[in-house]
Amino acid sequence: MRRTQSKEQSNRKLARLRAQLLEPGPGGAGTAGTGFDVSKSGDARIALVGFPSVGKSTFLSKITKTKSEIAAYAFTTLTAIPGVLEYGGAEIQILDLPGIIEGAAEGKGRGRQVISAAKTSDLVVMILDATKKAEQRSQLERELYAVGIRLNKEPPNIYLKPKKAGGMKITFQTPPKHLDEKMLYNILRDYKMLNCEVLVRDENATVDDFIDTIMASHRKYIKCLYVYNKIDSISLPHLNDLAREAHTCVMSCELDLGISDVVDRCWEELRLIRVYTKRKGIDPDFSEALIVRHGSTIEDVCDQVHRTLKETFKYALVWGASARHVPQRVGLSHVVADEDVVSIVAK
Ligand SMILES: Nc1nc2c(ncn2[C@@H]2O[C@H](COP(=O)(O)OP(=O)(O)OP(=O)(O)O)[C@@H](O)[C@H]2O)c(=O)[nH]1
Ligand SMILES: [K+]
Ligand SMILES: [Mg+2]
Repeated sequence: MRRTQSKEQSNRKLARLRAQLLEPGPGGAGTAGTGFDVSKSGDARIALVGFPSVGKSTFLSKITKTKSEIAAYAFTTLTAIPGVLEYGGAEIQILDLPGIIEGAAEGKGRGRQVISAAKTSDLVVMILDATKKAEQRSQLERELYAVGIRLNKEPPNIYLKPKKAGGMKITFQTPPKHLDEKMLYNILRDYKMLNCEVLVRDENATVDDFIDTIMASHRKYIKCLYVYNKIDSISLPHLNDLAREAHTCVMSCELDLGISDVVDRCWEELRLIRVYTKRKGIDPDFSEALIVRHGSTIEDVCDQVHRTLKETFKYALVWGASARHVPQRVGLSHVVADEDVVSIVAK
């Protein structure tokens, strides 16, 4: 008797939580843009974003040791569930998130919170259901766009500097295709930027690009990998069409198809670099990599090893893709490549 009651209670609690995901709660729509309370860990963070029941939790459970609840009904996942993906010595945090629905950006459900969590990631993996209609992708993109997330896009090539006085000074480096001086004056006036200097370097820049430049502190440029799950349930021609889309992978968590390809693609998109350090006369330790961002130099590698290492730095020896010959003797500004072996020689 007691057990039934408590089960009923917990069912009620779950029902309440699910309702909160769909409707704005007290304090509602305007608030709660702060994401979930999961601290960042590892070398990078990937957010799994998608409509309910596309297989986000199934995917997390496949690629990490974390088990996130999986079920056929919508809103099985009620909060952010972190897992760790180990890849060639790197640790990547994977955030399984509740499903989002249309209107999420305006605060419908916990949509805002989910999207805020996505905004903190280094890569958005958008999980899509291959059996659902094509609009799902643009619907989700619209939700992320509305909160300032720009997917697979570089920041606009427009220089904007606020000034104390002197009015607006607008210059186009090349004749613009979609803008003119009057338009920019009007937009700047709307945003109360009456004194500033503007240089538009990109002839293809649009009004949206210009507004993104003004709003730069509220914009986040993040890479996105689109992953169609459930390909076990679609026709081969349809599968071929999906697989050909840009920035796209296909998989079936159910049949264990394509999962490792998705993981490899995630790694490529993150553009992290593994550097193995080597002491003189000893073989490098390939079980422990230093992880640095794309474009990092020997100086960044030194900083990862120890805060003060570069003060005693004399030169480094590099073996691997970034070396012109092996080993190449290099200075602090040498740019490293994935899987380089580096030996740092101190004074
Ligand atoms: N046919 C098929 N079903 C799958 C596949 N992957 C997951 N599913 C099923 O899809 C349903 C939803 O999976 P979940 O992992 O709970 O989906 P989710 O995106 O985490 O859902 P929410 O947390 O509710 O947003 C479950 O019944 C899974 O068994 C797949 O590759 N093929
Ligand atoms: K589900
Ligand atoms: Mg889930």
